[in-house]
Amino acid sequence: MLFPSICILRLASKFPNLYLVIPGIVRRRTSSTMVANLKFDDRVLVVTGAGAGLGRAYALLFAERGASVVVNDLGGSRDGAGKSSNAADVVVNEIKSKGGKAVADYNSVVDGDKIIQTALENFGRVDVVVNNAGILRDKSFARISDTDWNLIFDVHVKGSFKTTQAAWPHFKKQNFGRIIMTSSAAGLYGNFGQANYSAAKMALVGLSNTLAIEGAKNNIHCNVIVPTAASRLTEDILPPDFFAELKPELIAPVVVWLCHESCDENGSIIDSAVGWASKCQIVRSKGSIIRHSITDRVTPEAVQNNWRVITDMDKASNPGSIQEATAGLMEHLETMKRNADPNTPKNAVSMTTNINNKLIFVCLFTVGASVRNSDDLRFLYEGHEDFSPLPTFAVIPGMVGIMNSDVITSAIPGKTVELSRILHGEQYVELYKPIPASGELNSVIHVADVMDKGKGAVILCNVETFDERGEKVAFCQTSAFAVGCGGFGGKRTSDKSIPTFDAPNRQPDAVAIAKTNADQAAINRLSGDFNPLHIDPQFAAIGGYSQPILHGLCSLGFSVRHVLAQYGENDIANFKSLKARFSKPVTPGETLKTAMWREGNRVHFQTSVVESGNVVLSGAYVDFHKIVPSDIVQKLLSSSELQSEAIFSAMSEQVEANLDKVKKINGVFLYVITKNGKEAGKWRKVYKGDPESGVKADTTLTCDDDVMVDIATSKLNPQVAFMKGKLKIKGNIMLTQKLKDLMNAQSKL
Ligand SMILES: CCCCCCC[C@@H](O)CC(=O)SCCNC(=O)CCNC(=O)[C@H](O)C(C)(C)COP(=O)(O)OP(=O)(O)OC[C@H]1O[C@@H](n2cnc3c(N)ncnc32)[C@H](O)[C@@H]1OP(=O)(O)O
Repeated sequence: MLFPSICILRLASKFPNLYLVIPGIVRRRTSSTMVANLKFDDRVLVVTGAGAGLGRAYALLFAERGASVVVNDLGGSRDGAGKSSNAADVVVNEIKSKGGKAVADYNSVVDGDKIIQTALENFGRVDVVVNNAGILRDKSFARISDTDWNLIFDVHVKGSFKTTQAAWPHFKKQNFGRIIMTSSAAGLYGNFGQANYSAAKMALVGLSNTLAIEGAKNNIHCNVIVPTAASRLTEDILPPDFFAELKPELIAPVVVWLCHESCDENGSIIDSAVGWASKCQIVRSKGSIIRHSITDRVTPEAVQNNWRVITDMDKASNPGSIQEATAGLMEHLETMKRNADPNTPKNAVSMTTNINNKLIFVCLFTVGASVRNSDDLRFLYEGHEDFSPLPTFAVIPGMVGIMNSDVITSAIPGKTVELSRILHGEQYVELYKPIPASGELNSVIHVADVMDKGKGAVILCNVETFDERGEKVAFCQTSAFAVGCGGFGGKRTSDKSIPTFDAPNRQPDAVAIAKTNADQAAINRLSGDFNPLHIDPQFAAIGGYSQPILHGLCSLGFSVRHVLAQYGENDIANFKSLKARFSKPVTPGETLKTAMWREGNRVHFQTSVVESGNVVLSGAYVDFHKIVPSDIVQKLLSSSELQSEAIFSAMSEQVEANLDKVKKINGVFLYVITKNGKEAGKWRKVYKGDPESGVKADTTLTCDDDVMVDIATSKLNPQVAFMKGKLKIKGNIMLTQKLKDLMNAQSKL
């Protein structure tokens, strides 16, 4: 098998979302409190092996619900020997004595067509087949004879096949059929001394899986029951106390429900006993690719190296169909084809990072987050409702993986790149979902390309990071500039390199300034990048620096924090992606100035060192999903005093987007007051409704009044905080002078 992954059967109850509660079964009620609405009037049922145990319980319950029942039982012993009509007759009489309809059938299930014939001759149709007949011939594997094997397969597998196949054309013709196959825990999990029986019981699962698919278009459903019941097959196998509780009548209702016309379940395995039921599924681990490219062989060592990931069942899932099970293979092949590109060096490593508050705090402190800024609390206090790492945090797992492997040092064919020559060259980050604040992140790192820049070389590393559920959290492209490692005859450019974009040629729209700390690099090492370049003067000297330089990720973190605060409401959910080039080193203690230009949802930025004027981050940008705040403010500014429903509906969208949060625009908290100002700060006067209990998110409130927009005096203004609905203003919209002055001041920054 090319892409091994292990398959196991697992109780769906381990996966809460897959747990199946069978109505009326899990919660046992007395018949007096239950309405018996699952009827089988005019339905004809065949139950094989119905002379005792489970089969008898099925026959009795179906008959009670109105079905005409063929009670099949060969009347043999539990190992399949002998024959008698007695068992079936007893059950038929029992049904008839209660006013039900039943007929006995004494055929072997291997002659299943004769059993179906009995149904047709006596009742004129067949609607349900419950394949229940079974025998045991338990022996340890070495002692199983051909007869032991064949008899077991004849009764369980061939018998179910013959009986079901005889009913099949009738099911198709009438566009209705229900089939039950009987498996066993011994089949699903194995059991000592039951190799023949286990194999046959698992064969029935396979048979049911395919019948469910083939029958679906004709409303023919096939399900497997995995009963643990007291029967003559189990009486001397199970402990007596437990045996006494395993009443077949507690399982029969599950089978009855599965066979009812209103039950949609098809192709499922239902485990049931003692008044409990559960759905079982085949689950598969996420697996691991075990050859790098399509041109590589798979080696046993590669399998060994990846075994932990191959067998990691934490992210196991049920593929649901053969199409789903194989769909991923195409994706794996595509990855391998991409990796077969001769320009793609063959290097890939996996990295698991444990995320915890400590790591997040360290990373945030080192990019200048401070409790002095109340808005930064979300980054520094795990109890904050919006506690989250910064987007640049997504780079750390890949960075640590890169620094602790030979992925870069061996990336240039025929050369070993010294760590002292490696500089962080460029960084791209794209988030697919917010970075989790705790748990494991798994990153796959591979060298996407290498460029020869003459004096230096650029090594592109692509890093995909997944959360514990296997969902992709981030894609990062980290490029290393290997000083003095060029001139090996490689290409100069790469189509795999994610481009930088220069900032617009105009004054920046906003600027933020922050001084780094002399110990900034020393603290930043705690994030996991222990490159001596940032701490060891001698090591730094080898690289040609007069003193240790700051981590690239640290200066980038400062700037991204500034951009996020200025345009992204400090909310990581607004962030989409970023790119930056490290164009000159920063020395710890220097002051960083981040200049920002807004172009739609993109904010270009350029970072320079105030003391030297050096541009240290260039071609940089952050893409946001949506930048609402300053848009609205700009629109409000340009059209104040004018009737503008459109403007305000944009603003009310913002309210809606924020739902129950305080609305904050460009660092300013706004709220709406009525025109005359008398109701300042009182949303409740603006709309009709019940303000005290809040307004539901799906409520649209209409205000006929003119309104004035002002700066909220407190960010926890309760009147603003409980605003959850959408507000449509029909009147004039105006800005207070205070707000206008503030916005003018901001635009001049
Ligand atoms: C996989 C990733 C792993 C990363 C691990 C990182 C571990 C960390 O611990 C390390 C760090 O954090 S180091 C600190 C952060 N980085 C820096 O300080 C680097 C600053 N940049 C420089 O000094 C120069 O740009 C310098 C020295 C890089 C280049 O300057 P020059 O040699 O003067 O180059 P120049 O003549 O301007 O250009 C030559 C060609 O190279 C391209 N280029 C320039 N800077 C680049 C950069 N930063 N990244 C990528 N490519 C870059 C130029 O475009 C040019 O190519 P072309 O002629 O084809 O356009």
